[in-house]
This record gives sequence, C-alpha cells and structure tokens, in this order.
Amino acid sequence: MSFMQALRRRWQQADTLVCVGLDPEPAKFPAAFAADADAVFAFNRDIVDATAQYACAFKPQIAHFAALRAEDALTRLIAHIHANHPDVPVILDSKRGDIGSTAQHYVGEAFERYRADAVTVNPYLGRDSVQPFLDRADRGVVILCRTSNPGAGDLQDLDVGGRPLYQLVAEKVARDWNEHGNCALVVGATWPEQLREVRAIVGDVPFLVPGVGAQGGDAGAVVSNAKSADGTGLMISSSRAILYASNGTDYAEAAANAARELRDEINRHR
Ligand SMILES: O=c1ccn([C@@H]2O[C@H](COP(=O)(O)O)[C@@H](O)[C@H]2O)c(=O)[nH]1
Repeated sequence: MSFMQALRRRWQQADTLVCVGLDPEPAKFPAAFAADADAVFAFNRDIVDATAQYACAFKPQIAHFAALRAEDALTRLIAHIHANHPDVPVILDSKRGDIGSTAQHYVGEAFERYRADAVTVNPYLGRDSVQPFLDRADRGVVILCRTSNPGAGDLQDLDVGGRPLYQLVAEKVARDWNEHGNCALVVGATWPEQLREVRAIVGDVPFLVPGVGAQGGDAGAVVSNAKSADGTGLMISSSRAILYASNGTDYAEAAANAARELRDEINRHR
C-alpha cells in the first residue's frame, strides 16, 4: 500500500488528523530515563505506544536523533512503529534537497535505511532535485511551502510576477510535480490565511501542518481554513506539547491525553 493510500485509510478508520511529532530532548525526559543507556529509543517507544490510537501519522525529526548520535534508535523506532502500529504511516522530517545525484542518496536514506513511508523535502533547488523522491510513487513527498517559523515570509513571500513565491510552489507541486499523486505540502498552523490561500490553489493535496501546541497555532482555524472537501486533507503535527506533557511517572498517559485532546479539538471543527 502506498503512503497516500495508508494515510487516507488511517484518516477514515481512526477518525483522526493528528500527527505525533517525535523530537527527543533528553533534558526533558522523566527522571527514570537518566540511567537508561537506550533512553532515546525507550522514551519514544513509550510515547508511540501511548499515542498511536490518536495518530494519523508519526513524524520523527531526524536532527533530534542525529545530534544525539541516536540514528540507530531512530531505525529501531521506525521498525517498532511498522511492527506494532502498521496502520500509522511514518514521515521522516529531514527537509532534504540537493542536486539529483546526491538527492538519490537522500532517497536511500529515507526509504531504504530508515524505512520511512514519506519524507519532507526542500523544493528550492528545483524539480530535478526533487525528482528522485517524486519517482517513488509508493512513498510520500512532503514539500516545504509556507513554513511555520516567524521568518517564513523572508523568502517564501517574495513577489514573483505579482504573487508570493509560496503560492507558486503550491501551484507547481499540484499541477506539475504530483504526477504520481504522492505529493503533500508543509504549511504552518501559524499562518491561517496562507493555509486558506494554498488550499484554494491545490485542491485536495494533503497538508502537513506543524505549529500547533508549542508554537501557538490555532487547530480550529487550521481545520476551518484548510480541510479538504471531505473534511480530511490534514496531518496536524504537534511534538513538544505531546511529548513533554508531563515529565513525571505519568508521562505516557499525559502524552496520550494531549494527543486525544488535540484530536477532539480538531474534530469539533471538521
Ligand atoms: O514549517 C515547519 C516545518 C517543520 N517543523 C517541525 O515540526 C516540529 C514542530 O515541533 P513543535 O514542538 O510541535 O513545535 C519540529 O520537528 C520542527 O522541526 C516546523 O515546526 N515547522
């Protein structure tokens, strides 16, 4: 089953648009993990098992693992998700982008080494840099469009022939790059108006929407402005607000509660 098929099936069967972000920061782990040499894997595994029922996708962010020299933990975590929660697809958030010959190796990194179902990609080197990802029709290619950070507009809003650059990215992805139907777009929850504009341009292309929770985006506004025609179309991603809902012994239960509350808030606006 392709990433897009798995995502659509998950949206329908689990009735959730929540993407659980996996961004390990050992300083925020509960005290019990201090003596655990495998803490990065163990903490994330517990979070995954506690929140899977509320998740339409998991999104590990690669830098959080690589900076800790925990690539092996990331490999085992994704294998754990596939083995124990096979209906929940995994998006590797690595924001890759390079000339085609190197991009081919980033494809291998995401899909062969880590066995992710989808990967985030930076489009600013142009189509040939994204083509090796696009060619993998079974995998998702989640392309940066209008990111959630405060400086997103510095470049993404630059005027190109009377329109902001991010709108041209959206149009190009939806009309040219999505031949296999395997593209999605990153649009931040912190930009409700831009979410509405991009949805109007791209039809039902799925959005990965980071920026609720710790970054302060309004989940209700995201849904109202950017849901697709059938009330889905969104992977609304939260990392810190779920992962670190508690640093006590109830960390897994608190994470599950945070994910469930986000799911319920989202569903109230669908
Ligand atoms: O525009 C973007 C693209 C990616 N991210 C990533 O999402 C999470 C957000 O974490 P929170 O704790 O929910 O704020 C993180 O991995 C970012 O690298 C983003 O925030 N914005």
